Amino acid sequence: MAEQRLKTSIAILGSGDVGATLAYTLLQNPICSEVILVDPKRELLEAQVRDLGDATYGGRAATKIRAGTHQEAGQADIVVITAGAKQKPDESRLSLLRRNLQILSSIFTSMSPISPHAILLLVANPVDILTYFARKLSGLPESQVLGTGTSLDSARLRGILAQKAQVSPSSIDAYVLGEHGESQFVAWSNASIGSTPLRLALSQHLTDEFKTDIETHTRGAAGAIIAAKGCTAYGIGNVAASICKYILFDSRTVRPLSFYQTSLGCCLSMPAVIGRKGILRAMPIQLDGDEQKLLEVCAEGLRAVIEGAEKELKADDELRHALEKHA
Ligand SMILES: NC(=O)c1ccc[n+]([C@@H]2O[C@H](COP(=O)([O-])OP(=O)(O)OC[C@H]3O[C@@H](n4cnc5c(N)ncnc54)[C@H](O)[C@@H]3O)[C@@H](O)[C@H]2O)c1
Repeated sequence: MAEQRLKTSIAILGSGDVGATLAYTLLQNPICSEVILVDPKRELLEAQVRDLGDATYGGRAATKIRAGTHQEAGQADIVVITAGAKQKPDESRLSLLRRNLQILSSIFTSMSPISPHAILLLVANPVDILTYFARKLSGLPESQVLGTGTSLDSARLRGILAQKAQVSPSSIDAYVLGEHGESQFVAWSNASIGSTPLRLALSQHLTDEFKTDIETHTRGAAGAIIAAKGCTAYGIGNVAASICKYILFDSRTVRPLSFYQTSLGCCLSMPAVIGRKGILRAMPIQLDGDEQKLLEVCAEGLRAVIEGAEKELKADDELRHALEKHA
């Protein structure tokens, strides 16, 4: 029993490109006793576990990897959801969303009863919408359900600004906020290098054209990588592993994460303090007038998708019941 309490585990649902890369990152930078991979594709799952296991025999492996069931995953300290269907050619976003919601709903049914202490980290797309529905389907407190949101986009932003300013990315404080998708925006008014506002630190460069170029890059980076290699995995693997560390180490780090915004009626990314109990609190941010408008437009778009999905779900008895269970 004592040993049981000392164990820390991270369950990863989905052993595809993102799930396996996250598992590899967690094995290379150990923060928990065990990583449990879950996937209905048994052959793929076993192969991933064996391949990942081979990376742990070098002598410094503190973390074990194994295949598990949804039921076991539901008892983990952190449950990371990378499980999702890929978009078919010509498939609408709503139809993809419906398929991913069916997967999400079946995951919660299979994990039930989920540990009341579990922290859910959504990675699968559309991450803000799935985070919204995971809140409802899991029955967990709002603070324990979060999505990676724009943390990857923000990491890309830090990388570009660091190159431009010739400083370490860790000295850049700049966030992409809103949707992990088309309507995201950069909170330029709050960006700084060290304690110097970006408008002073990069005064020569900070033209509208420069900002638009950067926004286009952070918004489109994933599409370009997917077009060339079929997925993005390393960046998100690293970002998700860092978020797991902030949670397990109760580090109270501030990051832009997707979580429920009461005043906006949807999940989207805003700065939050993250620790052992998930989202500990929102970190207030003062946006300028234009950014505030962009945030509202972004929330409006997400609410419209949620409303569309909710209408569709009413026609699907199983999903409707799953959603009503914790209403
Ligand atoms: N949020 C981000 O910044 C970000 C970045 C990259 C990718 N993603 C998203 O992550 C998701 C995964 O991407 P990928 O490239 O790994 O896809 P993938 O198709 O390689 O892997 C998905 C895996 O999920 C599995 N799965 C399906 N149903 C399941 C269930 N009920 N339980 C457990 N596993 C199940 C599938 O069998 C598959 O192996 C996608 O939705 C992708 O868009 C998000």
